[in-house]
Amino acid sequence: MMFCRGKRLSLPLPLTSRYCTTCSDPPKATSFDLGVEDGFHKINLSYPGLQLVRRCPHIFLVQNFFSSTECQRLLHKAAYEPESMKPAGVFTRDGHNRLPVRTSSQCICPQAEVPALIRKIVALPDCTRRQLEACQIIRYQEGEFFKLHGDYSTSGTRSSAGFVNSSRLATLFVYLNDIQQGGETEFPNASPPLKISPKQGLAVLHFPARLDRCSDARRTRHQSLPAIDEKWIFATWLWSEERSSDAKTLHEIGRGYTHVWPESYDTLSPDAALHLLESMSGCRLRPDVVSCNSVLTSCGRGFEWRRAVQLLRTMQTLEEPRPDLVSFNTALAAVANSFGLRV
Ligand SMILES: O=C(O)CCC(=O)C(=O)O
Ligand SMILES: [Fe+2]
Repeated sequence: MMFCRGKRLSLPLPLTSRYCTTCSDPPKATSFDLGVEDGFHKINLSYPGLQLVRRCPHIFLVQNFFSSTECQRLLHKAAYEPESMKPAGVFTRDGHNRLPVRTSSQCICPQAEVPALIRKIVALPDCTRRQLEACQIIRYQEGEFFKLHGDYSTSGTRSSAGFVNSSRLATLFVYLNDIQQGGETEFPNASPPLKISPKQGLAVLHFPARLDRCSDARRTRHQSLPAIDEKWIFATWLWSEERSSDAKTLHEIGRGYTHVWPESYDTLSPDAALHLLESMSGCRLRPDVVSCNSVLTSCGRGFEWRRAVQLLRTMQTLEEPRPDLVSFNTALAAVANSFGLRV
């Protein structure tokens, strides 16, 4: 198979089927150009600490991709709003998990709230922020799992993640805590099979599809084995085309997936952001707290503190979306920014 004949990569791969996280001399990716050679998304091979642990299919690790402080902050964030953790899976109307493929819970982590992490992420697969699917913080409690699956997904003209005519090309997840037992990520079809023990800050990158959007599901199929210790990860997926932030397109996609929007907030003027918020309502898309917080941020950047405070007041009078801690902090920062103060 052409993909496996990458002869230019000279460094050895680990001989054991289980990757040794204490290995003192891990293999490093060198001049092998994944994108050009194999038709997969190109990545930044000079990324500090990048290790190629499997060639067939390509699986990369980066130790300490997130610092322990960054991991702690994400864990704290999820713990602070436990009600935002939603069970993963496909549910029937009566709340039963129709396809018990996964039993974890997750919450969305808006890009706007983790700008430093997003900068790190886009530097690794060398992509734009808008190619990233909404980031998730995922929790596996004891016994929870994610059965064997491929991450390949193609939107056609509609995608719940906000992408139009796009496909997932890469998956990046980062373990947020150290695990003593259970919860390993397993790639049974990798050659040789790979089992990764979660380690705080360790990033795992793989490629569920080629640039021509053909799935590589057979080789990249993977699973999270049942957790024994509680396991937390941060995950995002790279798509071939940027996601849409256009209200009309979002309307066509349907069902108020407003978390797809915030990535564009910092490039929008307060006028444009408020206009987008209004047009969402016009399209019967219900803005959520993340959309509103994004507009508050735009107002702050545009020194429009009055509009920020007005929006916050409006949110306080609504049943939905209720302002959260981020709303208040963002409005406060908007006022401070307008007067040249620091909060
Ligand atoms: O939790 C893991 O180890 C894998 C997660 C995963 O496969 C996914 O979120 O798509
Ligand atoms: Fe996956």
